[in-house]
Amino acid sequence: MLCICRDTRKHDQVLEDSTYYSNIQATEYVRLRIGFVKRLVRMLLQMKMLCAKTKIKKKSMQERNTNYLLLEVYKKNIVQLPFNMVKTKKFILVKHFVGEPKENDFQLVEEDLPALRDREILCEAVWLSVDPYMRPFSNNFPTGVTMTGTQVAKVTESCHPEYKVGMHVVGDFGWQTRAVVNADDPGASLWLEKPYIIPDFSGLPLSLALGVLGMPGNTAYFGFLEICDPKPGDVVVVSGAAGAVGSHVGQIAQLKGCKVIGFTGSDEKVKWLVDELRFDAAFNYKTTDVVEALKQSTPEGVDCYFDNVGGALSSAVISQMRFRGRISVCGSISSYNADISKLPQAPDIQRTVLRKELKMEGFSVKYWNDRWDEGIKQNLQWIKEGKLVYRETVTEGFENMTKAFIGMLRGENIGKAVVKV
Ligand SMILES: NC(=O)C1=CN([C@@H]2O[C@H](COP(=O)(O)OP(=O)(O)OC[C@H]3O[C@@H](n4cnc5c(N)ncnc54)[C@H](OP(=O)(O)O)[C@@H]3O)[C@@H](O)[C@H]2O)C=CC1
Ligand SMILES: C/C=C/C(C)=O
Repeated sequence: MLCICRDTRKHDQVLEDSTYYSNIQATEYVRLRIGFVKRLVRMLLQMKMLCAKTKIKKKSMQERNTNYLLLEVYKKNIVQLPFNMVKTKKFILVKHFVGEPKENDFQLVEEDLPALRDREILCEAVWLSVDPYMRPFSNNFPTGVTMTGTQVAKVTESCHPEYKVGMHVVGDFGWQTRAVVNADDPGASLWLEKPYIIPDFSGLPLSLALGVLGMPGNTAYFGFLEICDPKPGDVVVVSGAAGAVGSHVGQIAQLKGCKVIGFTGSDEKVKWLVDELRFDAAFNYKTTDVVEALKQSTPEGVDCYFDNVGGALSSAVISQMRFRGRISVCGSISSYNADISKLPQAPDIQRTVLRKELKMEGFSVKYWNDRWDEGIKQNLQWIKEGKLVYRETVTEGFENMTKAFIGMLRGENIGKAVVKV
């Protein structure tokens, strides 16, 4: 068992613990000792600084000046020490969103991280995700907290036997570059019980753990197959069709022998869906008469609707459903910026649902957390076989998290929106 800790107390405790100690390799032991010495030096400098401060208060003007100078030297030394405390950059949610999220709803701050305690790991963000759920979910948190979100991170220190230094994990560590995380805390993962150790992706990029080989991929896999229960020949309509989940659902539907129609928000996205993903048809819902487009492209009616957006587009699709059709309610992004204090309205939909005996089921991907690996494995297999194509929209730089998030909500992404730290 390997444990590298920055906390002196923990370090001594670990060394006394024979199960840990017996397995600590010599190099790691030396690293622990070096860490201990570094902390001692730091403490010594801090004590000297304190002495200098006290003397300034007591001595003559000349001695005071000397001590002021000394103080500056100590301060400078501490700042320049290579073993300073580990820092993180993070985005704080300073205002709850009203309508579309804005840059000034966030504040970028820098903070020192505490030393590790038992069961904790230090994680360094490599890729961060921006997802639609962040818009509605963040209103449930108080302001002043780190903005919620998952990331692919490298474990750089560990006091947890299951999480080794060098591993990559997916966790809900928020919008920050580094995090000290108790890996047993259920809050460390939004969808699973603990941070997910990324399996072998056969050389594919680790960012996929936030997309096609992660939560959105599993949303498509389980949310479509389990709720829509597609049969060969079924007509499937997908809204939000060029996004992370939608583009994946459309391809699974094709693999199951269905006819696939997509709705999305730009001509460029329509072209991608038809030319590269081989959708049977796709439409720009912003410039097309959706009711007419459905009549033309699905004269036989719709068997399965994978709904990512809700609103008027969904009213049109549901009206076109066939008897005993299935609707998987995955998301309703068209209303995420709406005023949530108003009671949601369900004006006419029941009449159609009743008359056509439709099944309409909402879900959270978390429901299938006990089958998580099944989804990841199947999606990986499909990618390797060339049956599943993915695309990412990458924003460079942690400082651009807010731009990536706002841009994704506006539809600037094709496929999964991610941020490279
Ligand atoms: N139930 C669950 O467990 C999960 C649900 N979801 C939901 O799935 C949906 C898709 O998520 P994801 O694939 O990650 O995100 P996407 O990659 O699809 O990105 C969001 C997209 O939403 C579209 N959009 C934005 N505003 C509107 C609008 N007013 N009307 C229609 N479309 C709009 C934009 O594309 P365009 O250019 O086409 O407008 C934008 O690119 C979301 O609703 C999300 O909340 C996601 C994961 C899990
Ligand atoms: C679990 C994710 C939910 C939404 C609404 O995106």
